[in-house]
Amino acid sequence: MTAPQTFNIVVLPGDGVGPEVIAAAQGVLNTVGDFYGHRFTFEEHLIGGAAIDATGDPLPPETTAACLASHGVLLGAVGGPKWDGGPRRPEEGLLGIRKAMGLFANLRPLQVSPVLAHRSPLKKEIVEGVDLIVFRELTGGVYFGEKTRTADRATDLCEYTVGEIERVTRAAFRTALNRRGKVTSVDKANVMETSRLWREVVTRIHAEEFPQVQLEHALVDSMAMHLIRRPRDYDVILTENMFGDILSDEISVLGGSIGLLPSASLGSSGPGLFEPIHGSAPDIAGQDLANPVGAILSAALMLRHGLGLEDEASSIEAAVAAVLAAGAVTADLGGALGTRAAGAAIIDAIRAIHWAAAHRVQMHWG
Ligand SMILES: NC(=O)c1ccc[n+]([C@@H]2O[C@H](COP(=O)([O-])OP(=O)(O)OC[C@H]3O[C@@H](n4cnc5c(N)ncnc54)[C@H](O)[C@@H]3O)[C@@H](O)[C@H]2O)c1
Ligand SMILES: CC(C)[C@H](C(=O)O)[C@@H](O)C(=O)O
Ligand SMILES: [Mg+2]
Repeated sequence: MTAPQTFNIVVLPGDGVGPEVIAAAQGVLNTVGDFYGHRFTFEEHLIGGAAIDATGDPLPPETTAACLASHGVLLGAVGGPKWDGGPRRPEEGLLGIRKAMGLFANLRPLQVSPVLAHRSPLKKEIVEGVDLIVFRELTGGVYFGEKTRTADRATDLCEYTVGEIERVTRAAFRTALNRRGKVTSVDKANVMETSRLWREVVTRIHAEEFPQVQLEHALVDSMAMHLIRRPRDYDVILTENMFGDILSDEISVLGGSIGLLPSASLGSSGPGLFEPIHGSAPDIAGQDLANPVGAILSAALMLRHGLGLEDEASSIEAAVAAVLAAGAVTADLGGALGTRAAGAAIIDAIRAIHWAAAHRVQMHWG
């Protein structure tokens, strides 16, 4: 257990369901802090549509400065129809903060327990036991290439440098060494020049630095199919920015809901940014319907990858697993709980797990 510390966390609730799920994650962090003696101070800043409304800028300079000076950043979501067609887009704020913080590796893990397999729209025997992690390159590719627009023509440049590919590739291989030792690199090398460079670099880094890891290459179109047909075959999935965005939403279906998936965005130094993979969900925003688990598990990833608090992170994950097993879930998973009640159930589970540990009692859930 780590000695008690104080951590300055920047929270960027953003838009739509963002503030709802971030409130739940803050409640969980406060509870974990109480048990382990840590203090989390939360400094709230504007991003996305909320920032456009208040300042005209989706990423005000104060937000960037606060994030860079923090121990970690917890983000809800940005975007929504309110800002469609406007002069500034909320998503610019998200892309801007990722770039400004140098967050080139976006980790999106998914484990499908028997309980989640039961709730998945896919067959239980296909998804039960899935344990994979997507390494999505986050600050390059078509997202950040030059864009042009005339009345009858638009372009988005897709660009990657060797250095950009190397750093995320190394991060993925290092993670594979501590898992099942397999990396699947996903590209579109039959069509795209950036993908051919991607494949060459990944192949070289593998041969020179990580020959003990099993490497396979896959084309993104058939990979989208394999992920639904035989997802248990995959361990670490390494891919570029846009393919990773699309495949990770697809993968979320294996576990039953996009509301479950967390992510960690990391650079080579400095604080990380932690956010659920889902968006602002305008269709359910403001109704206490959003699943807070993705945001709460993102807080756990912040404790593990950002603050070095492994026991504390594991205690959140154990509580989430217990609550899912007990069926205390939101409507997206077929349950009756609202966002606040689902967050409160996870807080209760953390308390129960600590009480049981203190009294050496075995807990039985479900
Ligand atoms: N990281 C981010 O901030 C982020 C990510 C994705 C999309 N967006 C933005 O969000 C807006 C809406 O995008 P979208 O509708 O394509 O994707 P979305 O992820 O917001 O929603 C897709 C579907 O999943 C559901 N959903 C999402 N999160 C949920 C949760 N926590 N619990 C239960 N159900 C949930 C929604 O209700 C919706 O039906 C867009 O403006 C988009 O740019 C932001
Ligand atoms: C909102 C959008 C810019 C963002 C992305 O494409 O990276 C989102 O879809 C995500 O997955 O975080
Ligand atoms: Mg996305």
